[in-house]
Amino acid sequence: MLSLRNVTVTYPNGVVALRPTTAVFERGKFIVLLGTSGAGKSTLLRSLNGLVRPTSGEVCVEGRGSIFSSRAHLRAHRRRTGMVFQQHHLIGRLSALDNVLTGRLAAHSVLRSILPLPRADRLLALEALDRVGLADRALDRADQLSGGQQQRVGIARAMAQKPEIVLADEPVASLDPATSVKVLEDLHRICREDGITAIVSLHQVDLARQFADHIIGLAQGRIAFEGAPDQLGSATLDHIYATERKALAKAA
Ligand SMILES: Nc1ncnc2c1ncn2[C@@H]1O[C@H](COP(=O)(O)OP(=O)(O)OP(=O)(O)O)[C@@H](O)[C@H]1O
Repeated sequence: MLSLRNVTVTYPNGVVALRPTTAVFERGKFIVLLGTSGAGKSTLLRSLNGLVRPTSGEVCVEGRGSIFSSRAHLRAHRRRTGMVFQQHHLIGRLSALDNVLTGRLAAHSVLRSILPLPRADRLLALEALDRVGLADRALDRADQLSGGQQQRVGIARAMAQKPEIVLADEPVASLDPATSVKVLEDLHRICREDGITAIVSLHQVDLARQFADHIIGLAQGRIAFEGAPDQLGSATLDHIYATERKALAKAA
């Protein structure tokens, strides 16, 4: 179980991205963060693996305490936490397999990772590609794959890390609706099968309803809703998306 305790984030330019936020992310659940652009979803996600350092408050793992208690602790937490990004962050000229193998680098010492990775790592990477239906494209260059396939490689790379937690920051924002569903189905199935806790930010309410065990709605750096998908009513959605509606109305 991962938790935020009274976490706030103020960026150096003075923007308050997260106001005092307390939340618990239950082990093995698929948790979706909803909210308009600028609501604080990325900031919250990134504070969960220390890519953003909270200005105050704690990020804790059950039985292990604060992820910031020491450098070694933070490194170990990051090894156990896979990330999936909106723009995949793949290296286009490398094969799908080599991109997935980069997910294994953190498991080795810096010195060891300069050498070719062991056969066991290659097998693990191939298995990760197989789980997203791309074993037959393993040797293709990443930039020759479609957007949906590239995002699957991104998922396979996170899975090759053998994570306990996966943080996915708008993983389907650049994909068409049908591909978005298929990519989320893969992510959801693998997390379920492996008991991985997934925390996924999305813009699409229908996808959140379809996949989430638990939804957290953010508005202006605060949690505006927390609950099961069937508790997310239209009044709550109005509240979460009020800022965006106001901005659209102003622009019209
Ligand atoms: N590195 C940064 N430095 C300064 N301000 C930032 C930084 N990153 C984000 N912000 C600001 O913090 C607020 C929250 O941003 P954040 O990216 O967390 O929101 P979001 O909900 O993920 O938005 P989006 O859906 O557009 O990605 C915004 O006002 C944003 O401009």
